[in-house]
Amino acid sequence: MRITLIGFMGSGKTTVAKELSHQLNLPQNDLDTLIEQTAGLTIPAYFEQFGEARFRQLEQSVLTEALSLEGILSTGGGTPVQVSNQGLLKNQPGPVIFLDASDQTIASRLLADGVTSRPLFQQLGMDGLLALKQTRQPVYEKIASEIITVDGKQPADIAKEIIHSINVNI
Ligand SMILES: Nc1ncnc2c1ncn2[C@@H]1O[C@H](COP(=O)(O)OP(=O)(O)OP(=O)(O)O)[C@@H](O)[C@H]1O
Ligand SMILES: O=C(O)C1=C[C@@H](O)[C@@H](O)[C@H](O)C1
Ligand SMILES: [Mg+2]
Repeated sequence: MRITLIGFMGSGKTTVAKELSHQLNLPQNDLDTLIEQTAGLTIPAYFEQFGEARFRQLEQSVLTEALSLEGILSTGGGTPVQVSNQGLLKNQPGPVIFLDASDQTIASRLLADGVTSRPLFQQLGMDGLLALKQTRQPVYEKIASEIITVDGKQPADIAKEIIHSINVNI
């Protein structure tokens, strides 16, 4: 089986995917990590060298391959924005879980992580990022088969809630 996690930067996709992988004993793949392995560059370095448009092309081709892998797939925050990716995500049989976080949760987590790992945070600043979050919200909601709010919850509890919501037997 495959469970795909979507949501804004800092909503906890990578963190919760690790928990789900542990609790379900399934492999975990992270799209950003797969992109970095394919490119041989970190995502900030890729943005710096090739720009966002090229990043989105690479993201789409790596997503296409990743959707044939079994297990838990954490996507990048912008993965569902391209219309072609929306089709890829919707036309695969597994559940697509939207991790929905408030602006306050995202802001405090991204500030704690720092700007260096997220090029769009570097480019847009916090106000710009939260404006981007607002424009993406309907896209995440449209693509999701389940919506899980994450504010104030521990990753292990979020993973349990996801497992319960999709009726997986463990
Ligand atoms: N439920 C949680 N409670 C507290 N902190 C969390 C939780 N989930 C994630 N975090 C922390 O928030 C930060 C962002 O988490 P993570 O990298 O998993 O987000 P992401 O959705 O994968 O972001 P991106 O789209 O940039 O890849 C990390 O520092 C992580 O440790
Ligand atoms: O929200 C976004 O557009 C991004 C999120 C990250 O996961 C990375 O995929 C990259 O930094 C772009
Ligand atoms: Mg991530």
